Amino acid sequence: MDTRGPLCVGIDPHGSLLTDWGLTDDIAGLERFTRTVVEALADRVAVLKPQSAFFERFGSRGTAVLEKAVAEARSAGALVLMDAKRGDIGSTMGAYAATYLDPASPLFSDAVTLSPYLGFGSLRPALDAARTAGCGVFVLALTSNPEGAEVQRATGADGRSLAAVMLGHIAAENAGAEPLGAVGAVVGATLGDAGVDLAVNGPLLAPGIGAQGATPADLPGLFGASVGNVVPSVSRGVLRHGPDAGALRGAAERFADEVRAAVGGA
Ligand SMILES: O=c1ccn([C@@H]2O[C@H](COP(=O)(O)O)[C@@H](O)[C@H]2O)c(=O)[nH]1
Repeated sequence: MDTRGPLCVGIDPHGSLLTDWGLTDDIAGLERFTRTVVEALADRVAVLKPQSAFFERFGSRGTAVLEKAVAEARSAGALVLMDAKRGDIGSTMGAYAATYLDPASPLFSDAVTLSPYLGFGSLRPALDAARTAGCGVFVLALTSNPEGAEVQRATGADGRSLAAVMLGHIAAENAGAEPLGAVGAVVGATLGDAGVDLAVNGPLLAPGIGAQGATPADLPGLFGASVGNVVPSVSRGVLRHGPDAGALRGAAERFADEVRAAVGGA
C-alpha cells in the first residue's frame, strides 16, 4: 500500500456487469471480464479481491478462471485477498485453510475472508495456516449490509456486542505484532458509527465504498485513530467503468486519490 496506494479493488463479475460490458453471461464472458480487470489493475493496485461466489456459480470452469486470475494477479505484484467468507467447524476449517492458505493449492491467496460466527475458536486451523504461510485473514466483525446488525450488534450477558467480542479476539491474535498483525477485521465503510473499539493492531478491510453508498470521506469519522490501518475496498464503483482498461485504471486512481485526500498521512 505504501508503494501502490491505499486501494483494494474487488473483482465481482456480476451477470449485469458482464452484460453492461457487452459480454455474455457465461464462462467466456467471465473469462474475458476477469482477464480485463487483472490486466488493467494488477500491476498498480495494492490489493485485488476476487469475490469467489461469482466464479463458483460457473462450477469447475469458473473456479479455473479464478485460479488463473489469482496466479496472474499475484505474479503482477498485487496482493490477492480471496473473498470467500469461509466459516465452519474446526475440522472443516482445516480444509478451507488448505484451499486458500497452503502454498501448494491452486487457489493459494495472500489472504482470505473468514466468518467467525461458528465461534472464533473454530477459525484456529486457518489462523495457524496463515501464520505458517506468511499470509493473512480478514475476520468479519461488522459487515457493511444493514442486516448484519441483527447478529453482530447482539449483546451477551456482559453487555458486549458479538462484534466487540470478535474484535477482542482479533486484537489478542495480533498482540505484540509490529507494525501490524496478520489477522484483520472486516468493518463496513457504510456503518457511520462503529460503536466498538477498532484498535485491533491489524488491517481493517472497509468494503461498501461506491455502489453501497459509502465514500472515502466517511473513513476518518468511522475509524478514528485506526484510520491509518484501513484497506478501503471498491468493486462495482470501479468495475462499472469497464471494459476499457484506461477507464478502469482512471476510476481506481480517482478512488485512491479520494482516500488519500480523506485519510492523508494517517
Ligand atoms: O461486509 C462486507 C463484506 C464483504 N463485502 C463484499 O465486498 C464487495 C462489495 O462490492 P461493491 O460492488 O463495492 O458493493 C462484495 O464482493 C461483497 O460480497 C461487502 O460488501 N461487505
